[in-house]
Amino acid sequence: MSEEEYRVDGVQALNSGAAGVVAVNAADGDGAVSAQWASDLWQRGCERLATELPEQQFNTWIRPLPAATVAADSAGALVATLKVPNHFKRDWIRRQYAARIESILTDLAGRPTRLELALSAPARDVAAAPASPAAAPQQASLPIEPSAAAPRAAAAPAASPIVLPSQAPASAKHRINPQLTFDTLVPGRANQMARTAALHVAGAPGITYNPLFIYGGVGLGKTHLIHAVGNALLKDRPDARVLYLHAEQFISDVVKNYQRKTFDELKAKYHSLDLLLIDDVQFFAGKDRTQEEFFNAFEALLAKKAHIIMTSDTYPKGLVDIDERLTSRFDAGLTVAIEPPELEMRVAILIKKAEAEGQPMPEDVAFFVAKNVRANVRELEGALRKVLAYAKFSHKEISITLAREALKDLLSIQNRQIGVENIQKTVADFYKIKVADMYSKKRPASIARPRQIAMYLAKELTQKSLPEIGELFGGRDHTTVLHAVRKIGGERQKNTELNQQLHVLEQTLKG
Ligand SMILES: Nc1ncnc2c1ncn2[C@@H]1O[C@H](COP(=O)(O)OP(=O)(O)OP(=O)(O)O)[C@@H](O)[C@H]1O
Repeated sequence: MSEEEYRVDGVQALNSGAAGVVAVNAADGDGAVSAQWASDLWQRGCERLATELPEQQFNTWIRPLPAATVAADSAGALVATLKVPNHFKRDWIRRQYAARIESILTDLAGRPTRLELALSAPARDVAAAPASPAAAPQQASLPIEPSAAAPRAAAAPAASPIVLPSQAPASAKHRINPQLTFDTLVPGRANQMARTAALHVAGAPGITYNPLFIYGGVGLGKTHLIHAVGNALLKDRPDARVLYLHAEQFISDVVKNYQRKTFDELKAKYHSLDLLLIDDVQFFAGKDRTQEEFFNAFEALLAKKAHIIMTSDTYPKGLVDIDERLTSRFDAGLTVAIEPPELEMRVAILIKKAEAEGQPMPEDVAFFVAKNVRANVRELEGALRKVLAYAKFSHKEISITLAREALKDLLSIQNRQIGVENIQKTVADFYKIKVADMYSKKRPASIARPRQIAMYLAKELTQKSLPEIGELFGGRDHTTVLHAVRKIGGERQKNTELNQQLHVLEQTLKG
């Protein structure tokens, strides 16, 4: 990310180096835009996009985004900056929607409008400390949001009276949630490597796999796993200096110490640890000063054989706007992925969590829920909460009928949205081929493979039979569909990149 946003006196000022973008204020002279106008522009742009895009695409990719900030550059053109939560979404939106968004905004604004996509670093963006104290003096007075210091897990609002372990408060000193242990983490193929490595580190910290870098999609158990290491070490050595923190908290610490000119305190706090557990390091993107301080802490900890475990939404080389000297060090120990859990693991998670809540879930109900909720474990927990709460309040036994009733909304959304045509269009967009190629007889791998992926998803996500799917793919034989389903399903188990692509496609299709 080349640009950093600074909030100065309530006015968004976009500092974009070469583009020469200037601060924008309603009271500025010609060419300036007011914050209200900018927000309306984005709102109107979204309304138009909503009429053009399929509903589930709009709901998945556009609706969750915060409003773009709009600034005028020195040539009078507009620059709309949109914050996106991770590099994958950024690339996807750039490839799929950026051109259309630019053209809609240009049309609505009545002047050329360029779209910039920036990785979000939430409201704590203000914590982006400059590379050197002299570089940006206005940073010294930036406000810091107190919430930046609150652990995310603890800050998450409970969706129902049933409180699952990750929502329990963490210990203030270590910020380790005592309930996120290896015992409460269900093992499975999806987390096998990561769990084994984490157990190893917990047993002998500072020796091998240092640093340990764990990556994977949202809600798959990365945070849980690193808390488990912290808990295990503290059990063995209660005096060990362990600290869990989200990357945003480190950013916030850097800014605070920058303001107070107390970098020695920062060093004392981090450099003396035995185990540093740091979540979501992709949030360091574009934060030069934070990266510098993290680099220092990293080197100091490794030199004294303290252990570092990091998590991220992508592997080290996939991190954007993070200095290569850091990403290459991230990769120097062991890098492991956590994958979306397969059906049996989802069932095991449901059964274990229901048991822990004192409301055992019969296996057939767990299968029913797990088959219908596949995105990630956090969503699985959400579905579980609904079913348990429904049973509790209606004083009924947990059964498939009850689960179907409790998850009515979720199931109806799925049934309504996923059709083979939808799958063909989404997959074709993703792999940049024509939808017509889904039905064509063309055989080059660049077309045949996406077609096989679409067939696989059609079998996974719809109730259609193999012959019906074959028919919808240009009258192909059911054995061709079966071959595709087996091939992609088999490869998915071994090929992390394919698995992640399928995961994203599934999430897009489910909306
Ligand atoms: N294998 C598992 N067994 C039991 N619970 C799990 C497992 N994996 C994830 N969970 C639970 O799912 C929820 C989400 O997990 P967690 O917060 O660790 O995900 P994450 O990968 O860190 O997500 P994010 O990237 O969004 O921070 C937590 O409540 C966690 O306890």
